[in-house]
Amino acid sequence: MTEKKPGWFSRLTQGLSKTSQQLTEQVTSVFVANKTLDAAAVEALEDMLIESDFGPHIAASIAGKMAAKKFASTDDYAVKEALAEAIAEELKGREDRFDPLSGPKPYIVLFVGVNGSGKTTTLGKIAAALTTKGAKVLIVAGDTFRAAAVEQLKVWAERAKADFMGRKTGADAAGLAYDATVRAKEEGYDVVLIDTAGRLQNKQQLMDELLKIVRVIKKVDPDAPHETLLVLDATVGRNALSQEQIFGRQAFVSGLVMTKLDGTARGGILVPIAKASDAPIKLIGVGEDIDDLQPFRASAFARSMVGLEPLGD
Ligand SMILES: Nc1nc2c(ncn2[C@@H]2O[C@H](COP(=O)(O)OP(=O)(O)OP(=O)(O)O)[C@@H](O)[C@H]2O)c(=O)[nH]1
Repeated sequence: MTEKKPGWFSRLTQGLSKTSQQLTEQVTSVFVANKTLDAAAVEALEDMLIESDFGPHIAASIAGKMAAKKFASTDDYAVKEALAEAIAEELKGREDRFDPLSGPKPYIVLFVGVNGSGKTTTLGKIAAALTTKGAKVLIVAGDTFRAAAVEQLKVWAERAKADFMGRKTGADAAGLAYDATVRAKEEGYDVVLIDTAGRLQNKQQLMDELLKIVRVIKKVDPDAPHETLLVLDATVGRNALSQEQIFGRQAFVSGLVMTKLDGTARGGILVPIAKASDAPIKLIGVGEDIDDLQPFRASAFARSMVGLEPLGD
């Protein structure tokens, strides 16, 4: 959400430092000056990429591109730049902007994802960024099953100076989403941010509940929700990939948010998820601060992943 400003780049590079340390320390050591890689070196490179959770296909693709290159010296910078380019190529077309203030009003955003993925925090950070810009924001506590989730969201609403709507524990989440959408229309809200449950008795019930929420919102505004963000936690590695498949299969997800990239040395996981998903990546979380929720830009991300400062754009 944060606009580009001094420090934006370094937060990203800092946030991805666990991944870049693990990745580049090893990768640069594979290359020999003025020589392309031999088969054993390519395999070693593939293994390093797999260790960072790029997955076997993407690791092979990146290693293949790197194998064809000769570097005049094993100068770290040139190798890192080439690696960043290869990573960015994998992410081509997989980025998109999240810009609720340029859409219709009220702009309805649904947050989905399993508990603990960073849904509530992401919603709170977005609310804060929007109210700072002068937007009138309504936060809706659609995870009506857990009192703690409602309380956490209320705190975020106060902090962000956004309005808040919740119900008692066990209340119908779809009914709440409906009332919130009606209220937002009547009272001229710019953006409505709706949290949802991350866990019910079983997956089917969870999906049914989400689909019901979408259905009732459409009764008020057929074009809504304007955005459904699936929040995924990078630290759970390959599990995030299966979560994307479970939620993504329902086809109502319009964008992905990958959180906690600062908490893992295996940030490569974003790449197979981006490639597997029908929805683009819109935001990434690289820390706990409000400024650590950033728009996803493939090139900046790829450079930070190898420890280079992103280029200006
Ligand atoms: N380091 C780091 N922590 C994050 C990031 N995003 C979220 N968190 C933390 O992850 C934890 C879980 O986030 P929540 O927002 O509570 O997750 P949730 O998906 O809403 O989970 P429930 O509230 O349990 O449903 C919190 O301690 C957040 O501060 C991030 O990008 N980096």
